[in-house]
Amino acid sequence: MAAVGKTVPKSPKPRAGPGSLARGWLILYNIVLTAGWLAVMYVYILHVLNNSSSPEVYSGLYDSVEVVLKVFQSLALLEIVHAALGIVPSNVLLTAFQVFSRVFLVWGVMHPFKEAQTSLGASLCIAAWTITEIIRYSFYTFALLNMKPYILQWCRYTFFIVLYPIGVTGELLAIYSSLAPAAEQKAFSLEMPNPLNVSFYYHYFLVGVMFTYIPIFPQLYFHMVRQRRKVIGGVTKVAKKE
Ligand SMILES: CCCCCCCCCCCCC[C@@H](O)CC(=O)SCCNC(=O)CCNC(=O)[C@H](O)C(C)(C)COP(=O)(O)OP(=O)(O)OC[C@H]1O[C@@H](n2cnc3c(N)ncnc32)[C@H](O)[C@@H]1OP(=O)(O)O
Repeated sequence: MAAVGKTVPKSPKPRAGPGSLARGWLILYNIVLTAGWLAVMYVYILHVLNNSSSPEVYSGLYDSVEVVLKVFQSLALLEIVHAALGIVPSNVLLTAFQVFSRVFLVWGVMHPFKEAQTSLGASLCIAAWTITEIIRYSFYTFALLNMKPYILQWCRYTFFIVLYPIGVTGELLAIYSSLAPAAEQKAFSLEMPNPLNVSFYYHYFLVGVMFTYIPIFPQLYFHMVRQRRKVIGGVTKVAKKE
């Protein structure tokens, strides 16, 4: 019996998993997304192999992956819905930043501007996203089936250390490549005079988006560092396991 006045240490409450309908949906969603990103990787590798002799092998890469990339990156919007509905315990705000930044890159930067499509930045971030997502969605699928292959778990919580900086560099380079064409074409811009009496310049908006990476990216990165510590331990613990 617990002594009066003494605090009994509480054991952490086990988190309830998704219900069976949600679990079935998530398994389907993760399998489809894993397959989709594997398709992006297949097309990416094929493009590189077929153009390896060209000095600008990356410049036609977007054209090759465009359709599959658009479909499967857009489907990631459902992750925000999953988190908001509470069927996965992900942080809604971080997930929204993560997903919106990429969907914006695909639809608001690469889709309208050829210069972004043919930039080195596009091929860098597409490569980083592809590797990350194949590992992430396949890891989630296994986890839902009550299996957590250590190698996948390790990759999920380790590769981000290099893939995040590569992805962010690629994204910022791609946005940077779109600034000049956006300004020249006055794309999606609104000039005065107009009935609303407001002006909007898309290239300035793009510069603003680039600046948002300064406060937001470290939050995502260090969130993953904390997750890594929680799930597979720090550097020493990992070294012992190996
Ligand atoms: C016009 C608007 C523009 C706005 C622009 C704003 C710009 C801001 C800058 C943003 C920079 C982003 C750069 C980025 O795009 C570059 C790259 O991504 S490069 C590639 C490297 N990237 C990564 O490695 C991504 C790493 N991050 C994540 O993976 C996380 O998902 C994160 C988004 C950080 C959210 O983490 P959180 O811990 O909250 O969630 P988890 O994903 O770890 O999941 C938590 C638990 O939920 C379970 N879960 C989640 N999803 C599923 C699912 N689909 N199916 C099943 N289960 C799921 C998961 O298993 C966890 O459960 P448990 O804790 O029990 O293990």
